[in-house]
Amino acid sequence: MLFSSDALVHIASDSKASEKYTWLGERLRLTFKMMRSDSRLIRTMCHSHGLMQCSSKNPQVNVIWMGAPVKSVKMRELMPWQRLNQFPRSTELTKKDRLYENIERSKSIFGEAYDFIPEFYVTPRENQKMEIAFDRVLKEVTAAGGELCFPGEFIVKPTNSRQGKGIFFANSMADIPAEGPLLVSRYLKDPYLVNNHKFDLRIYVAVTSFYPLVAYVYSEGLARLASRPYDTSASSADSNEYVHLTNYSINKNSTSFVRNESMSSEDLGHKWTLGALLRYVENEGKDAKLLMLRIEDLIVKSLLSIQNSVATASRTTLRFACTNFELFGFDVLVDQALKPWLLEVNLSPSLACDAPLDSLLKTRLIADLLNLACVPLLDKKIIDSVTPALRKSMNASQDSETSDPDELELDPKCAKTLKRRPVGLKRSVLTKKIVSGNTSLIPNTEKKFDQIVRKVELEEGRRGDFIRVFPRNGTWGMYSPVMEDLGSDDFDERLFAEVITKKNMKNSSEQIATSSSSSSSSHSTFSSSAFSSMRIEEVSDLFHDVMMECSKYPSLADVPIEVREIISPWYEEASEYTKKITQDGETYASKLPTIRSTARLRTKSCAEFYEVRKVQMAKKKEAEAAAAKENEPVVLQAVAAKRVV
Ligand SMILES: Nc1ncnc2c1ncn2[C@@H]1O[C@H](COP(=O)(O)OP(=O)(O)OP(=O)(O)O)[C@@H](O)[C@H]1O
Repeated sequence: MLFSSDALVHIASDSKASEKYTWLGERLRLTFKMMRSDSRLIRTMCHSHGLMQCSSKNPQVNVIWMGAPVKSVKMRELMPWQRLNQFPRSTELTKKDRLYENIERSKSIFGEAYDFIPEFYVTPRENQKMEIAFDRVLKEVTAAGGELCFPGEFIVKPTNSRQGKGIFFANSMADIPAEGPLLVSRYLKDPYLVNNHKFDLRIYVAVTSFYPLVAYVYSEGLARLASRPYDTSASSADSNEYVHLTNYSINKNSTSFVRNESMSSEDLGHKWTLGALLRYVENEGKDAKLLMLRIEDLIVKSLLSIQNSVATASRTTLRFACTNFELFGFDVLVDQALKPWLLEVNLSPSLACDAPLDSLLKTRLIADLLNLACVPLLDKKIIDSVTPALRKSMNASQDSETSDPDELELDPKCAKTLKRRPVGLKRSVLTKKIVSGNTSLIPNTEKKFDQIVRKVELEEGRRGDFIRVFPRNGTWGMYSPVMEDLGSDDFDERLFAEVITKKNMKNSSEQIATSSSSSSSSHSTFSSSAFSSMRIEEVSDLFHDVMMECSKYPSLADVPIEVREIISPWYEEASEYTKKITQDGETYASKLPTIRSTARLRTKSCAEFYEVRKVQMAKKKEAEAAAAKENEPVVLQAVAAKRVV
């Protein structure tokens, strides 16, 4: 299935243009469901492509969108044609304390290559260590003749809260409450400023496989600016939160907050596009593309730090390859030296579209993400007829490692249904696999790997504005020294060989064939002349030094030639991040469209659920209105009394 943000332009009207996008989903009766999420964008995108919404209890569904962690028993039930926006144990990345602990663990194994999170402690279990840290910081500051930073040397966050809730600052143990868990991290007091305002970046990252790791960074993102100028002097009269926190959810309440209501400008107010921010950085004479390479590097390393956990969980939880994908929101703070620091990773990054820029960016993001997920085009009739055999096979494989496909009882209607050719799938493939029963229905590890290789190749043509950051030219050489050994499968190395080395070999033999005089490609993996004098491990060490030491290597020109040769193609690709997302003269919708009622396809149970909810909402509104009416005279009296005073 191919998703397009253009589909949203037509979904409000009952026109031929809207049918162009909806007919296929409707014909194949594709479905989606949303659990613990009510994202309007996801719903609009699916309805715009003719997908029918079904209730959260319905197991026969094509796309499942979860807004909270999914239990592993539910993941075990996934069918090969289903797509779920989550991997098992990805909370290792999205729970603040677990993220920091995982990266710290990698740092203890691989050293400074993982130096991109601020020093941190988790209360109450690290209270002792934290007390020592408070004393150390005080001594350091007084020895340097300075004063403790205002509003605090440490920033404290509840480990499971969001949107800046419950954040405060601390300078000593007395500031830390007994109840936890809290993440206490060193406050990065020298942020890079934009027009004297602090900002952080929201970078969208899609993962389509954890082992082997396949990760993409979206070329469009957001920069969120604090609504008041940055100031670390205690005399500042400004409210701390509007100066030191950059969350949109907090700053939108500030009287100084300026909304970007314009589509003509990407750098207006306190929410900019990533591209606008990078162009600002470039105008200041800094290397914004190298900054993006460093951000890509910290993203890859964060994912690698949890690869072992996710791979272990996936082995027992996921029966089929390619059923899962995930979108993460990485929050990154950039300091004066242009070093990016990872603050946190969001499990379900906000898809709210409350400004025109959000609508434009996020609709494209979700269309591209669903394209990466590669939702198969299978008729519901085929799914219904194949499901019993597959379920049986799944239950059988639970009892024994190798299921015997010959013992499978196939639905007698199955063969008949398969005569109808499903769109996008060759009949011969289905017949061979399911009707003849001579192939196991549950793929073994090797088959799963082959399927992943095929899907990664397919993703190349479907990635839209996503940039694949792992694997790509040079990544195996650079990252294998800082990757954990995940066993004898060697999937990461083999995937690299399949999709990068083979492609390079094919390209170079084509080049030789077409032009004998052509010079050797700078994109080739290890063909660089620089490697003759340096071992690949040494180049890798140097690469990680370049990624971490921003003052030492402020621009590409300062990067040693051995590393520069490897990262030059990545650097070129990073131009994608700096481009404008709007085009002069184009008009863009300022908000999401209202889906016309005939396109709001819902199963009966789902429609009933929404009916009940509508009544509940109406009742709630009535109750609120009644309560407001009751309070009205009191408020008016209070206002009147104030006026008199
Ligand atoms: N170590 C730090 N140094 C400097 N500023 C920080 C630090 N940690 C957090 N901040 C600031 O506080 C804000 C909120 O932090 P964080 O994103 O970790 O919290 P959150 O409540 O989970 O927010 P979100 O809504 O993104 O989930 C950040 O956007 C950043 O501006």
